[in-house]
Amino acid sequence: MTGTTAANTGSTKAAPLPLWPAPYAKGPVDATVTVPGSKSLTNRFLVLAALADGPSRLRAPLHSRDSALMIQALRQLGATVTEVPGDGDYGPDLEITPMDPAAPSTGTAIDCGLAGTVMRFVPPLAALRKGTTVFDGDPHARNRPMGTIIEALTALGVPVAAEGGRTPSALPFTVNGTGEVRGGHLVIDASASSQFVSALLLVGARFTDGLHLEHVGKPVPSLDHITMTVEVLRSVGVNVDDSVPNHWRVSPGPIHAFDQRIEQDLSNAGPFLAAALATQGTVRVTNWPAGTTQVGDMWRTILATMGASVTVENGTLTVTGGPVIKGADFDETSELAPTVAALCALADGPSRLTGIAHLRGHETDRLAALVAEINSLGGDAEETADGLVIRPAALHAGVVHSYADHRMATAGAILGLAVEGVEVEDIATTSKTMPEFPEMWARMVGTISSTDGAKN
Ligand SMILES: O=C(O)C1=C[C@@H](OP(=O)(O)O)[C@@H](O)[C@H](O)C1
Ligand SMILES: C=C(OP(=O)(O)O)C(=O)O
Repeated sequence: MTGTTAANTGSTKAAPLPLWPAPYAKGPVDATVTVPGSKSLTNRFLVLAALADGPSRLRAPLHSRDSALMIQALRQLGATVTEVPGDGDYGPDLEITPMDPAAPSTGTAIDCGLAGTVMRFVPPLAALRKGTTVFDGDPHARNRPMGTIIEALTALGVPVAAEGGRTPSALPFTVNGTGEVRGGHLVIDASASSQFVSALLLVGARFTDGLHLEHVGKPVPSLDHITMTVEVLRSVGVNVDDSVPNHWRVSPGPIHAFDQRIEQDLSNAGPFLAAALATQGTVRVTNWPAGTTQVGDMWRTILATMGASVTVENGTLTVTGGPVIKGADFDETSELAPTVAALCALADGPSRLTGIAHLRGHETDRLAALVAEINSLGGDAEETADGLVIRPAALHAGVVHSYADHRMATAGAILGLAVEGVEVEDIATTSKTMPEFPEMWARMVGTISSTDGAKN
């Protein structure tokens, strides 16, 4: 498990983490980037492969800490996951044979790391197996919202206990799998994370009576991620009715084995595209999907609103930064928000980000972390009830802490492109979803022509 800063855990002083001198751009970047596979798609298809009616193959999947944790968890639950040669630059493909729910297990201990997809998607799988499965993760994982999954499993007749038999509200806990879940109508409050809905929909077809999931409470965030879950389920033959808002009906039935190519991670394309704005340069991302459920497709509108020219031609997205970054208002940017906030801190006018209160339950409290780190560089950022206000200010050199959060680290890298002397703490934390980040970033900055001259 990786280290976290004291700010993350509220604990006593942690060992100092290495500082990475963020490359400063002395001119415009001019780069073409190919990003690794989508975390959200890889981990959804891995879960479905473990439940499928035969062996499946994932082509060009993500290889990162979050996918490795998912693979390890599925193996512990009895699935077989084997790396086989891939056909491109994305590393090995994966072949998966499903888990056997009938095979009992006792005391399997699953490490969720800091991966929301593992801590939310895997406990319902453990519920389908007979036996006990213990879940824990990184220190900060214990602060992430989990109560809804625990209550949902309990309501489904699957006991979940903490040490000493207490009822838990967070990690760590033990799922006492029954080997069979009846399902039916289940009411949850998914206002803290869309992953609660996705987690239950992914397994719903394997419940005896299927699942009618109903959300009651404040709005569910990150709805694009639920649309992704529904589309992925339909692609493997599961019948899902999402025609009524806040209700999802999954019919019981088989999950068909599949052979699936994973789209690249459009959220992780974000920091590279942001570099075009931060340096008034051009960044192209190849293989941009013509249609996708990934929230990262929003980059096309977000970056255009901030003054960039954005085109998609022959599957390549090209972003060219304008003379200034325009401040703007954005609602519900979900996991894109840290990258957007970094650009807002470099903008020439004020920006307001709304609809992201739930970011307080992400890898760290992202609203507090973004305000602290932008302001420590001389910026002017303020937390609101459901987001951030960021006003223009001259930034200076300093350290950006990453709080074990890959998107805080990449936000620091964006700031460092435009502000000389920025150091990012623990850049290796980008391995959560993109271990190649430091190398890819250096390659992108390396495209700056030596004749571009110094920026003002
Ligand atoms: O299901 C998914 O793959 C995700 C859903 C979202 O979670 P929240 O709804 O908690 O924001 C998103 O932020 C996260 O990065 C990935
Ligand atoms: C919120 C995120 O991750 P997780 O899947 O751990 O929730 C994220 O990647 O921005």
